[in-house]
Amino acid sequence: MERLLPQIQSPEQLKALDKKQLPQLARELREQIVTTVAANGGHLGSSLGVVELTIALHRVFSSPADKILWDVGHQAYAHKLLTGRQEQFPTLRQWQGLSGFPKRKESVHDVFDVGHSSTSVSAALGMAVAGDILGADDRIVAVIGDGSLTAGMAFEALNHAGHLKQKMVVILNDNEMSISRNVGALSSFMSRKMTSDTFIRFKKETETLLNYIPGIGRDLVGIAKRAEESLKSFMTPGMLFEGFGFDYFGPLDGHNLEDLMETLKNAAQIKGPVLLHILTKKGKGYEPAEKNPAKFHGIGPFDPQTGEVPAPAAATPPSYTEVFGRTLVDLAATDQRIVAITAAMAEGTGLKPFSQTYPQRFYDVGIAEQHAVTFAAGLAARGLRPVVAIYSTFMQRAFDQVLHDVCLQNLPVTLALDRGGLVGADGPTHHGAFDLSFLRSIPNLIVAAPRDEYQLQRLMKTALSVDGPFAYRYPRGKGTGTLLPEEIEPVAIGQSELLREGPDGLLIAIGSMVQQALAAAEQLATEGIDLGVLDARFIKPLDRDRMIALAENAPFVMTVEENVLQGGFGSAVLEMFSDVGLQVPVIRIGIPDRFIEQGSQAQLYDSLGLNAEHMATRIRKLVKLEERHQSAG
Ligand SMILES: Cc1ncc(C[n+]2csc(CCOP(=O)(O)OP(=O)(O)O)c2C)c(N)n1
Ligand SMILES: CC(=O)[C@@H](O)[C@H](O)COP(=O)(O)O
Ligand SMILES: [Mg+2]
Repeated sequence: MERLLPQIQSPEQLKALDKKQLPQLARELREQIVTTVAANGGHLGSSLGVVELTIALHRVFSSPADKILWDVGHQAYAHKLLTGRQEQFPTLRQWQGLSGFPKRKESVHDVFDVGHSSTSVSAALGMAVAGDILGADDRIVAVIGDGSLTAGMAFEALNHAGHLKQKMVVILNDNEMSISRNVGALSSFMSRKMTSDTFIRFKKETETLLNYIPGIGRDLVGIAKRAEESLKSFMTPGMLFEGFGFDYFGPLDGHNLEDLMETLKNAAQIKGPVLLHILTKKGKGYEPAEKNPAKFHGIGPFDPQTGEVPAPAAATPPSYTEVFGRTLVDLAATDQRIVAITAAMAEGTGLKPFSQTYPQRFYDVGIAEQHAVTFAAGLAARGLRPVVAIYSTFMQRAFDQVLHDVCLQNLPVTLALDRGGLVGADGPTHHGAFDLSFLRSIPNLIVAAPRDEYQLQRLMKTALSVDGPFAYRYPRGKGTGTLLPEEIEPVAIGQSELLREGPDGLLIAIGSMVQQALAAAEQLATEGIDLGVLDARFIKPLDRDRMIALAENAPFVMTVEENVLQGGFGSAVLEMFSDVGLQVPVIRIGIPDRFIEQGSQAQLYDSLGLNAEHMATRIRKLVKLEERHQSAG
């Protein structure tokens, strides 16, 4: 049979297909998505789940004049394939390849850059309002998942759109899944289907209640209670959205193309805000992903025939995430005050074992980073020791909660920031490049970063012993394979560790970059350049006296961090030297003042000079310059 997908290079060509050809196109889209994600890794289940929706949207609406906004954007692979990007699709998520998320600079069909969740309704509303102001005759559609709907920002936008009575279409893609099973009262409410059972019960109970009415003196409280319960079971998701001022359609089978197209056509005619609620299956059409949607939410390369991920080499060290998760379980065994919190990332943050060992002390709050932090503040205010594990990039959302609700009151909340630094293929939306800068600006907060897994354990234990807020950040990926002793020794607050002594220059590094600095120093030692290497361990407070003493005798200081240079660790060191009037040449190595694209972590480090080889090259030049100065003098 002739393949259809290669013939569709634009939404216009999709519109020209016969309706009967669409199921075949859906199959081909799924095959292409599975093949590419199996090779490159990526977000599989969500994209497979919206194949029919994507076809229907591009048949009914006219992108790019009409604007389609994808929430998070991890489900937009079929959209990319139908909007002229088939040729580049094999480069998905690779260095200089197609982004895994919608990107305005990639295509006119990608109308809003995204990667963090729950922004689609706000952005769509802005675009719809702008369209009115500009007199544009276009239609705006936001597609948001049930997981992303749990974030406050989505409700802020619904509230505003309903108030404005703004013409726009919001599609709620309900697969009852976030990364893992969706959680929360809203999710339970949404999944309550209007079954015929509900109707029958409602009818029966109403009749019974009516029978009671002539008999004055019966149990009125009981009657009222039963009436309320009947009403509650009669409440539907539609009522919720209608309460927000939206016209509600659904729930609708999101894999039924005919129904989808018909309903979308009708929805597009309505003058005010419309919410179309569709039910889909995450991973649809690829059995391993249907069976295990959490595993196939975001996955590395795998065998497309079996869905199996290649086993890691036997000697592969555990990831920082795994060490964090396991250590928290151990620490919680002897400290009943420990409570763990995740914002819809139990797997990603390594908290799954904790949730299984201590279900009563574990909270998945949904995609609600701001709430997670203030919830932790509440727990801490009553004497508990909450540990909030959030990816560095998503913690950006909760800056004010960290500042206002935790640090202002000096509450003992531990902030565990996973994915600190460059994360790789997810790219600029997800790099944890800013945390050291924004956290170090907050009073009372201790900020640290470990150089290896054992140092992470030490910081974890230390954080729980401090009577105030404490943040540590650690990178994505494997640890160094360092030995993890039985007994974890805490660290003195603000204490650095001198790993190497040498008169020719001083490297002060933090977190993941300590290993690179050490490797550079060791390489240079073989060439007769003898450097000191200090693991700062803390960004705040800095180990002031030791750093000053070492720097006073060094021909130069090089600071190294996997964080933006603006306001980061190197800046902190410079400020301190300046405050005491210490004059020493300081070279800062870190992430430059621009958004960093996707690629493997190794490619990114290399491109930014954040590895031992590049550091060694810079130091060689510096030392030669220094020698030239000396001989000239
Ligand atoms: C602010 C923020 N927090 C967390 C995430 C991580 N994340 C990406 S997708 C996802 C689940 C989204 O669920 P849903 O919107 O229902 O989409 P589905 O994957 O089910 O299609 C989460 C938690 C994120 N991208 N942004
Ligand atoms: C889309 C999204 O935000 C998450 O799925 C994220 O991509 C997970 O990243 P990790 O693969 O680092 O857990
Ligand atoms: Mg979902």
